[in-house]
Parts: sequence; structure tokens; C-alpha cells
Amino acid sequence: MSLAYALEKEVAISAVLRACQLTSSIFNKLVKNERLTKDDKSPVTVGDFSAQAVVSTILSNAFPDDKIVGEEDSADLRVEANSVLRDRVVELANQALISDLAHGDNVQWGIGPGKQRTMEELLYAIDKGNHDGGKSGRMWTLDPIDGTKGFLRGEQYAVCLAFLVDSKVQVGVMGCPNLPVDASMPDGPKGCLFVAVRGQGAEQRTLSNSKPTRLTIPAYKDSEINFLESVESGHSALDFNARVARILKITREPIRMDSQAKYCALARGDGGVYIRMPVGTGYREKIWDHASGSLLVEEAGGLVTDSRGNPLDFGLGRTLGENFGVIAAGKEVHSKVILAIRKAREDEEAEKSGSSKI
Ligand SMILES: Nc1ncnc2c1ncn2[C@@H]1O[C@H](COP(=O)(O)O)[C@@H](OP(=O)(O)O)[C@H]1O
Ligand SMILES: [Mg+2]
Ligand SMILES: [Mg+2]
Ligand SMILES: [Mg+2]
Repeated sequence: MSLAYALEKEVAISAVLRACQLTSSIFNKLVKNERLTKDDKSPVTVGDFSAQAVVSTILSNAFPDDKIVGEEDSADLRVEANSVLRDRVVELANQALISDLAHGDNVQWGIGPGKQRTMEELLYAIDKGNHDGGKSGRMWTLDPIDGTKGFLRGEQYAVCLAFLVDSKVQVGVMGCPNLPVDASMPDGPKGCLFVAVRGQGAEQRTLSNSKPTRLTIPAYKDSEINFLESVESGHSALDFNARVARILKITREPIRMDSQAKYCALARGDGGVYIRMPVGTGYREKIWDHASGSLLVEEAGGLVTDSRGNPLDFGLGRTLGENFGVIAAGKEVHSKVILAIRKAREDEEAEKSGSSKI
């Protein structure tokens, strides 16, 4: 008897590996005009667009009726002023789609020599990611490059793909081309693939396809914890994180890295707590920034909630709705962090009202 979601897992791995090959091959060739600034002022590159085109094309061949919630859309590429960028996206996506079949690939997923697509087909594939999300049915969520700012700096980023049924994440696959295979050897080999299936555990392998190793979050003493947090102070309230660390008497420096690589690091025991506190702009977290990572951590024995201890709700649309921040950690540590956050908020409020009385 085959395990649940075996095909979804295989297809997701194949798609993420192809997208990782693409993104890592273009980094050194990326030139200045191969990026745009989106309406929310965030960057997007030819890598984000072409990786979304590739993954969406593969998913649409393997599972034609499935919905996809992807971060990017093709509107900016359809503008004539961006025609050079659009041509580059088409070229890169086709290079990735037609590359030879690797172990685990299947020609029926629309990949391999001779499988190039027209520009219109690839723009359409990108826009298949425009689904609004929701509570019921089969659905994928895709972040073709999570941590675009990290990607542009040559630091951490991740290609993230999750499969959900009735808004519950069942499969999560993340490729981290720049992540050291072993955190204790930061200059050693890089490039990791993380895979989780609900009820079947979490695992890591190298991007070049070594045997998987099973991941379990170890038990931590407070003195052994490093917070894992964003590099970007615009994405996470780093001062508030430091306040929480002081309450917990955590003395080790935080580890700052971009993208869902933080969930991956946590799952394999590099850190202890992923803390993401809102910066106060009313930003709503996106489902593609957390779906695959949260399953990986849960399958490694951890717990993922918002900063008030509420479960993340992936059934509300493209965002996590009212969820407020994200906390991921091993179960024991997690409950201590939630209490410390409550205390940190009370302290902050008391300081504010104290200073307003002066
Ligand atoms: N104000 C904000 N607060 C929280 N997250 C934000 C944000 N603005 C952008 N982001 C998200 O932060 C993600 C990167 O997270 P991190 O800081 O952990 O690397 C971005 O993903 P992309 O890079 O895929 O756009 C983006 O979705
Ligand atoms: Mg983005
Ligand atoms: Mg993202
Ligand atoms: Mg992204």
C-alpha cells in the first residue's frame, strides 16, 4: 500500500528541485534591470517569475484541477516597457522545463527535452497562482523565491511549495540552495531540500539528492537557545524580540536569516525558536510564507502558532487573516515563549503609560 500523498510529494520535490536549479544558476548572471519593485515596494526578479512559471506548469500537468495560490502574477510582465524582462523570464523558465529528466521526474509532468512553452503559456502558468485560497478542496501554495531580499544579497532564500486539503497543510517541500548542509560547517557544502508529509515525519536531503535524514527538534535548555529571526527589520519587530529574549534570560545572539530557511533551521536543531513579531503596520502574513515551513516544524515534533498561541489558519484566503505574528519552537519551549511575549507586551504597555505620565 502506498503512503498518503505519495504522488503529491514526488511532484512537489521534482518541481522544487527544477526551480532551485533555475534560481541558483541565475544568481551570478542577474543584472540590474532584471528586477522590478512591486506596488508594496518589495523587490521581484526574473527568478521569482520564472520559478513560479516552472512550478505552476509542472503542477498543472500533474494535477490539472488543483488550485494554486502563488505569490507572483504576470501583470507587470505584460507591460510593454518590461518586454526585455518578460523575454528573459520565458527563456529561463523554458531552460528549466526542458532540462533532462532526473531521478524521480516523470515526462507526464510536462518536463524534459522538447517541452518548451510559448510566452503566453508561461504567463498563463504564472497567473494560475491567482487563486483566492479558501477553506475547502485541494490547493497548492507557492512562494517561488521566499526571501527575495536575501536572494539579491546572495544570502538565504527558499523555494517553498505546500499542498493543502480543506485548508490543512499535508505536504511541504522547501529548497534552500544557499543553506549549509551542516550548520556547524558554514563554509562546507550548501544546498538542502526539506520535505514533510503530515503524519510521515520531516526530512532533509541535499539538493544533489543524497539519502534523506529524519529531523527532530532536540530538547533545549534556555541557555542553549538562539532566536531565529528576519534579517529585515521591516518584516519583524527585532527590538520586541530582544525584549522577549531578556525575559527568557536567553543570552545567545539571535541568528538572522531570510526566508522560511528559519523553519528549516529550527526543524534540524539550529536555533530553538523562530520568532516573527509584527512591526505594527497592519501587514497580514501570507499563507505561502508559512505553509510548508509550519508543517516541517510540526512533523519534527514542534508547535507553530501566532504570537497569542492561536493556530495558524490557512483557510481564510491568501493571508493568515487575524493571526498576529508567528512563533515556532519545540513544544516545551513554545509555551514559555508565548508567556514571555505576554509579559513583554505588559511591560511595554506599562513603560508607555509611565512615560506618558511624565
Ligand atoms: N511588513 C511585513 N511584515 C512581515 N512580513 C513581510 C512584510 N513585508 C513583506 N513581508 C514578507 O516577508 C517575507 C520574507 O520574510 P523574511 O523576513 O523572514 O525573510 C517576504 O517574502 P518574499 O521575499 O517571498 O516576498 C514577504 O512576504
Ligand atoms: Mg515577494
Ligand atoms: Mg515569501
Ligand atoms: Mg517570494
